[in-house]
This record gives sequence, C-alpha cells and structure tokens, in this order.
Amino acid sequence: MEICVMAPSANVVNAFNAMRNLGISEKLVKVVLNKLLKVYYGNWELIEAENYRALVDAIFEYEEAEDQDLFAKNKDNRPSKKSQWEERDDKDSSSMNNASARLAAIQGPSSIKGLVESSQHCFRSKTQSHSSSYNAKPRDKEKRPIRGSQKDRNLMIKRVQGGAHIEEPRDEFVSPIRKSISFGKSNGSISEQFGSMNNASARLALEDNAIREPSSGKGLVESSQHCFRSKTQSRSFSYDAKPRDKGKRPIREPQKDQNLMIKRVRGGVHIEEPRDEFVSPIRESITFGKSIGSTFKQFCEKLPQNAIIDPKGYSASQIVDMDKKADVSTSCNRSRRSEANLDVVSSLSGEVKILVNCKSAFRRPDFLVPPIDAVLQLVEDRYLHLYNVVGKEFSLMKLLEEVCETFLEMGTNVHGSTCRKQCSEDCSDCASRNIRLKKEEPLSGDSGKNSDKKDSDCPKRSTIQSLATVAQPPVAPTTKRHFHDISDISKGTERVKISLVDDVGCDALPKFNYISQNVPYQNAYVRASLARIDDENCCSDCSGNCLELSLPCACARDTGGEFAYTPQGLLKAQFLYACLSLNENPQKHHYFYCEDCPLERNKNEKMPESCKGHLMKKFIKECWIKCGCNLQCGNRVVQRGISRKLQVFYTPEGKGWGVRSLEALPRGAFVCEYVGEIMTNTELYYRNLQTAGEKHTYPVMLDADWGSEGFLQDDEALCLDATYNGNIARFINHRCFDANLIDIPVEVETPDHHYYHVWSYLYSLLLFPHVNVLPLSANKNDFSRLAIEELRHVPFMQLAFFTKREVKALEELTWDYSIDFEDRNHPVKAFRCCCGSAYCRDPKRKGDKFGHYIFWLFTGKFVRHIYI
Ligand SMILES: C[S@@+](CC[C@H](N)C(=O)[O-])C[C@H]1O[C@@H](n2cnc3c(N)ncnc32)[C@H](O)[C@@H]1O
Repeated sequence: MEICVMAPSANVVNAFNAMRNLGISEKLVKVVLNKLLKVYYGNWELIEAENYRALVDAIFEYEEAEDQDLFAKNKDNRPSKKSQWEERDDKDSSSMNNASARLAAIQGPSSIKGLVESSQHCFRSKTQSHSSSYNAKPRDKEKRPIRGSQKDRNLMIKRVQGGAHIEEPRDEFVSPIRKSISFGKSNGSISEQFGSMNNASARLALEDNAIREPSSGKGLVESSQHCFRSKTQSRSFSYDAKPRDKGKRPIREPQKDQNLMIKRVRGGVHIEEPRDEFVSPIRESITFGKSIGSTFKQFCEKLPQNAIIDPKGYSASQIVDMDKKADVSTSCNRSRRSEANLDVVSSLSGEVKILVNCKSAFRRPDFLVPPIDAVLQLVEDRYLHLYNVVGKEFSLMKLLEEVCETFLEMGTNVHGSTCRKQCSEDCSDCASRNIRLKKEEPLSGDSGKNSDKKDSDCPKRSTIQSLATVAQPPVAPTTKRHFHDISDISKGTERVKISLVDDVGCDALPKFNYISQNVPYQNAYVRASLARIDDENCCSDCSGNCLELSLPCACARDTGGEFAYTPQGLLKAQFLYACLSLNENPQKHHYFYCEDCPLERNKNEKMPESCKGHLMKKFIKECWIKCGCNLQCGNRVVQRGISRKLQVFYTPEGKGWGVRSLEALPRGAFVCEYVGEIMTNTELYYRNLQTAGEKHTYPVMLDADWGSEGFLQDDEALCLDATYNGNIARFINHRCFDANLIDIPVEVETPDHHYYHVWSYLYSLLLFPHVNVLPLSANKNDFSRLAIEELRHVPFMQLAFFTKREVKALEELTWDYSIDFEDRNHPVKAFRCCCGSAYCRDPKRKGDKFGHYIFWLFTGKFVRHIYI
C-alpha cells in the first residue's frame, strides 16, 4: 500500500496562519475552511478577499451555531430546514450578512500593511486614529460595510466590554480630551442630537455620518488614549436604544473634519468629539442601551479584554506581550483599565466625574443598593479609625475631588499646546505634571528593556490603591512631587511581590539592594556543616507534616513539647502570649545574670556594677534540613519566606519609609524575617568609617547570649547589616508599646547559615567614637575584650516578625525597638519618635533622620536587651 502525503497548498497555509493570528484554533479553521471551499467551489480568491473576511465570518457563524446548538440540531434533527451554513451555501459569496459587513468595515484594508495598531501607543505615535464602534445588531444584508476600506489604513480593533472598538489612525498625532454629554438608557428618549432612531439605525446613522466622515480623509475619530499631546478637546455624545425612523437623519450631524470617536462601550455606543485647548489624560465614556449578539460580538467576546487584533502577524496575546515590552503607555492604559478600572469623565462645562468600575453586584439577589453617603462615611471611618493612615482632616470626597483636580491639572495645557514638548522637568509650573508624563512615555530604542519597571513606574498603576489609601494634603500644582512606584523591590526573590509606593513625594528612593536571604559580605566565616546540626534536635524519623503527629517530635522540645504553630501556620495563641508577656512584663520572667557583665563594664570599665540581668527570650524551633518531614511541614513557616502582600510606602508622619500590609493579617501571622549582610565586626568597622557622613539609622541591639562562654575576635564575630543589602524588614519603623509586630527569634538550621552574636556596644563605638571611652584607633583586640562570645554548636537564629494582633489592610507594620529615649548616657542619640502612639516614650516626640540599619542578631539563650 502506498501512502501519499500531500503538502498543503500555500493558500491553505496562509489561511491557517491568518486565522492563527486572530487566535482561531486550527481545528476550527479546518472544519470551516473545508465547508467554505465547497461553498465557493474552491475559489480561493473569494476566501482570501479582504483578509479572509469570508472565512472569519464563516467561522463566527459556525461558532455561533455551535454555541446555540443549532448547528447540530439543524443537521441531525431537522434535515429539511437548512442550517445557516446550508443557507449560505445557496448564496453568492458577495451576499454577506451583517457580521460580514461589519467585518468588512473592520478589516477593510485589503492591504495587509498594518491593519491594526494600538491606540495606546500614545506618546510615540505620529498618527491619530479615528475610531468607531460596532455592536452586535444585525444589519441589512445587502448593505456593504459603511466605511469603505482604504488601502494602507491602519485600523485598530479592540475588544471592549460588550463589543469592539475600532480605531483608524490619523496623521499628526494630536490627542483630545472628550467631553461628554451623556444621556440615559431610557427606552423612550432619543438623543437630543440625533432625534429618534432605533438602536441599529442609530448606529447606522453614526456610521453613516460619523464614521464615514469626514470626506477629507483626515480621519474621523481619534484615540481617546492619545491624550497628552492633544491640542484638541472633545465633546461626546451617546445614543440610546430607541428605535427611530430609518430615513431620518440625525438632528445634529457631525461636521466635516471633526474628529469624532465612536466607541462600543458596555451597553451601547460612545461618541466623542475633540475640542481645543485641553489635554485629556483619561477618556470618558458614556453608555447607552445594549444590543444583542452577533457573530462579531461573539468574536470580540472571545478575545481578552482590551485585546488588540493585529493581522500583521501577531495574535492578541502576543501583542499583549509585545506591548509590555514596547510601550509603557500601552501598559499604563492596560493596567489602568484592567486593575484600577477607573475612568475619569469631563463634561463640556469642565465638570469631572470619576467612574470606578467594580465587579457588579447588582445581579446578586442579596444586594441592595446602599445610600452613597453611608458608603462614603463608612470608607472614611475605615481610613480614619481602622487603617490609621490619614489624619482627622481626611475626607473621602476631598480625595476624590483631588483626583478630579489632578485630572484637570494634568489635562489642562497651561503653557499652550506644546508645553509637554517644551517644558523640562525644571519648569516649576510643569514639574509635577512632567514627572508623571515622563513616566508614561515609552523609552525610545529600548523597547524590550525595563518593561517591568516602566509598567510599574506608571503612576496610573497605583491609581485606586495609592490615591485611595493615603490621602495626603492637597498639593498645589506648582509643588514638585515625586511619585515612586516600584512593583517589586524584591526583584522576584520573594514568593510574593513587594511593591514600593510614594504618595507623599520624598527626596529619593533609599540606597538599597534587596536580598531575601542573609549573605556573607566578604570575610564572614559562615560555618556550614551538617555535622554541626545536633541529631537530637532533629526529627529524622518523621515524614510529611510533623504537626499531624499524635505526639510532637523532637523539634517541639525547645518550645515546651508543643509546636509553636497552628496548622494554619499562625503562632499558637499561648505561645504568642508567652512572648508578649515576656516583653511587656519581663519581671515575671527568667533573667540571666553575668558574672562580668559587658554592659556594665562598658559603662564603667574600671568599676563595673554588677549585672542587672538579661532577659531570657522565648524562641521558635523549626524543623531543619536534617529532619525527615517535607518543606510543607507545619513546623516550617519562617523558612518558607514571606507570603503576605506587603508594601513599602513613604510615611506621612516623618518616619521615612515604612512597611504596610495590603491585606488584613490575623493574629500570630508571620510577616518577614530580618535579613542583611553577614559581616565581621572588622568589616563593619571599616564600612562605617567610609560611610560616616551618610544618613544613619539608630542601631538596635536585639538579643544576646549572655550566658555563653568564649570570646570572639573582631574578625570572627559576626553581625547583620541591612543598611545597603537587606530585606523588607529594614523598613519597619518603631512604635512605642503598642506596635503590631513582635520579633521572635527562630532557630532555623541550614548548612550555609551559622552566626554568632555580637555586642552592639562595639557598633556604637565604631559609629560614634567621640562619645566613647575607646578611641577609634583602638586595637580591635580591645573590642574583643568586650565579651563577644562565640556560641559553639548553637544553631543560627533568625529574627522573625509576627503580628501581635489582627492587622487591618493598609495598616503600617511597626515594631517596638525598645528604645529608652531618656537614656542620656547612651553613646548613640535616638531619633525623635513620631510613632503617634498614645504611649510614646519619647518626651520630645519629633522626627529625626539618624542611624544605620544595623540590627544585631544573637544566638543562644536569647536574653533580650536593648542597648542604645
Ligand atoms: C530600621 S529603619 C526603618 C526605615 C526607615 N524609616 C527608612 O526610611 O529607611 C529605622 C529608622 O527609621 C526612622 N524611624 C523609625 N521609627 C521611627 C519613629 N517612630 N519615629 C521617627 N523615626 C523613626 C529612624 O530614622 C530610624 O533610624
């Protein structure tokens, strides 16, 4: 037997390619193409005409029939009645149904030279687009597409809710704002401009009069997103679904050379007409009545929201990816549309409205429309009392008004239409605007680079969240504001993204590199050996999840025979309370008393007082690398890393950057550990000499193993410095007493982590030698005398932060550094506290910018002592 495999013809290959670019599956194309070839008697010209319009149309028809189960029924059950397909078989290919007509309009250009172009490529584009919207309503089959296709026209077809939006580029890119004249979805009324017309004919009228216009060919409609270069401002009209006399013309006909934008928007059509001297950052939208399905609508609905179809050879999804790389403005618009879902609408009179599209709850049977005043009040209360992010002067309405004012500010061309091009960032009048605009401008020549950054830099990305969560006092238009917005400071090293936003406008971003795990700086001798992990403290016989054991394994021994965590990964209430009680009422707890207390000796070297005692801290022991359980074991929480949505933000109270949670956190939730560079004391000493003039943060000593024996040399003793390399913890600010985080040491053994404790006094000496007894030139061995003890066989201790109580979304995460603000003898001056706590210990209670991100990690018996 001979098997003959025939290569597909070029026509077939091309047809498949063209359909693939539209995201249509090969399987579907195959079925439909076969049928179509039969219908057209193999006439490829008919099939290929106008970018495979007939094929696309046929596919949609086929899908529609399939969707409705008609295709099968017609075929199987009612053979006498012709299916749509069979009907089509009888017709001449030129007799297209409505969908075809619309497709013809859409796909008009027979030239494949760039049919579609993103309207969102605002700032690079030299073209301006006309746009038109199509609904799903069937049209007269005889009618040809209203808008004749012109060669080389670049049309953009965008998937918008409920339909499609088509835009046709124009030369000399100038983008307008649209002003809106909206009118309701009422079924009786008719547009004041257009008189009575039915839904379909209204659209036809629009198409006839608006889309086809102007005859100058300069272009009818302009992309609403071509905003910032605009010299024009627009008016817009919307049309309702009232039937009208087909013969009637609209009362007010668009004039030639007017740039109208007609968009299919949810529930209807939106028409916009540009006006001069306003530059719109955001388009407005007006909706009117819904219409029912058509093949084109279905086609559009199958595309992702705001997808761009490009017959040049990219599928919708590819375009999305390419846009991410290529154009920040595209990304901005996309992310704004998809994430924030916010529209700002301006009217002819200058009135601005904000439309926030939320997931509709209207159809839910349990949903009752609440009074808007009550909603505003509740949100305000939340911000004021629960989230604690704003002052008493906060008003939600003011905040929303500010959004509108900013919209006008950004949109109003204060220096004339060329302002944007001419003004630099130095222009004080435009500084704030230009900073923002600049971020939206695509970087020429490096379309592939920094795509993430560009995307995240767009201030619009943070729209709702940033604008709504931190209400800052209104900033005058002339005030220079910086808006940092980084989507992930962890650079992907954490399990979750950690964003950074600055709604206040600070000087600069912190000089800082994110690391998610402690890393030796240079000389730190980090001992890593499995042999050092004591078998007795491991559960090598366990498997799976230790928390499910009926009898807790060896790893629970250090925590009193019970695991510290619940199956949900939270700290057990009992354990948490024990830690809190230890912090809050240390007297009740166990102290360790040194024979020769380094702290006392530090205060008075010649005649040190007796040790005042060092509190023994509780700690968590997690399962280790030698344990038999898996990584999902419930006794491994800290080592799995950050899992909560955290954000670095600029605090309005003067504390600098801080950390907040974007989600509500339950009590006992792990937030993050403290991560930094592992350095020897010597390294730290020289680093601090070099950076003596830089801004420093108050050093806080955490824990010390006061009872250990042995001494470490400076080039052996290790510490953790998160000043330049660290994780999110270095942004956590101090709050006196009622902070919402507690730091708990967690014993986690990994082969590459072994640390020693260090005494913070050393650091104080290094940083502020003038206030110390030891001169800077002191031999490092002098330091080693200061009871820096090596902890042999003591596993690495990570410092982890857990919530003390439930934390609301957007609440700042704080931690009590345990500073004694009144300790005048301390060599390091504490910052003036701005914690805002009713129990603030700082008598001065003001801000300061001092210090260094040094937190001392100690291992051993966890005596807590905070040393200033
Ligand atoms: C670990 S850092 C926290 C991050 C810091 N806010 C920043 O912008 O990088 C500690 C420093 O933050 C500032 N800080 C923290 N809590 C503060 C508070 N309650 N009041 C004033 N400043 C505070 C102090 O400058 C302190 O030295």
